[in-house]
Amino acid sequence: MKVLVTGGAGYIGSTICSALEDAGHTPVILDSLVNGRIEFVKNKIFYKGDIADEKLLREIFNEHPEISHAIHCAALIVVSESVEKPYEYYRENVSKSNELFNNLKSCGCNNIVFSSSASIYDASPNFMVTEESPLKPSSPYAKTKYIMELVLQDYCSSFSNFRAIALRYFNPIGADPKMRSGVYVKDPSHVLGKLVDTAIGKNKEFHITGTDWPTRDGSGIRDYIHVWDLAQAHVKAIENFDSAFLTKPPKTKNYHVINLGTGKGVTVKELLKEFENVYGKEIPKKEAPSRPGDVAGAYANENTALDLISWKAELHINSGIEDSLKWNNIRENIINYNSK
Ligand SMILES: O=c1ccn([C@@H]2O[C@H](COP(=O)(O)OP(=O)(O)O[C@H]3O[C@H](CO)[C@H](O)[C@H](O)[C@H]3O)[C@@H](O)[C@H]2O)c(=O)[nH]1
Repeated sequence: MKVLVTGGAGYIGSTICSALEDAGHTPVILDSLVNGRIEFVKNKIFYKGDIADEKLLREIFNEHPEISHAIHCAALIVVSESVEKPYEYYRENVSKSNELFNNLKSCGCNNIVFSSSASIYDASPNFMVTEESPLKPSSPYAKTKYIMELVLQDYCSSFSNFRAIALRYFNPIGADPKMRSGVYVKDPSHVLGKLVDTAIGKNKEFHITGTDWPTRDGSGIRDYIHVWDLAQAHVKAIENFDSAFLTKPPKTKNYHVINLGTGKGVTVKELLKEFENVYGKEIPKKEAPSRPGDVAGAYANENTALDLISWKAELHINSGIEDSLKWNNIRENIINYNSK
């Protein structure tokens, strides 16, 4: 199948493109390269441009009329930045996504897979969330994802052929196991990036940010999913797109929501222990206050993914840690940071 992937030069998008290719499909990438990396789109069908550029989208569909599905990953994704720059987040993630969906419809592409986020869930007493759990997006970033889920629901209700699957990502870790792509930000703020940077001596010590959450050890809980597993879920979502709507009629017309997690909650202290085991050494650490806007966290009930798209996460958290460390060792051979 030929699939349009917006944001296909990003960390998750590029891994999805590799997984699509490995499964015999052809990704057609649309990415502005504002954040994405040119190195990740080498030898792939690639269009540099804005997701809201109607002329460019028409050109893509004229040149690739066989495109049957679109995976929409392109977005601004940093929670703390979204608090400082709400205008930019609503413009990029909401206004432009709305244009994209409308233009996709005009181009005859009515099958959408949308990158949503687990950050839209409300706190749950036992930390496990199903797709029906209450939502409470708090940051502008989370709100943009929630708004686009609502927009998609309305498109699916109003336009008879239009169908969408929103995939709510939990916390991706690791890199492409074949080392074609991985996290490329130089100073990552996410927990595994901080652990790697401490292990290699770039940071003096690792801060456990938040130790009085109502979790089993007081540290924040998350569902860490290997980015390769996450990418496989997109392949399955495309391959099983029709059957997902046939096997189980959606609660909202032509619109499904699926959690993408492992079904296992891991606290920061547990992750730290796993990291030290894989790395083979203790790393310097200190307890610290929680970060502004931080939450206790959540993990996925992952049953819907198996029911609808026959997907289940397979890789252990240790593989995610190993691949993050491996990628960190080689990434400067792949990414030319001097070019941007
Ligand atoms: O140096 C650190 C960094 C994080 N943490 C803790 O590790 C857990 C996970 O933190 P992350 O920043 O890795 O993940 P979040 O779920 O908080 O946020 C992530 O997911 C969000 C969407 O859900 C956004 O995409 C955001 O940019 C991304 O970092 C939290 O309990 C956090 O307090 C530490 O203990 N020390």
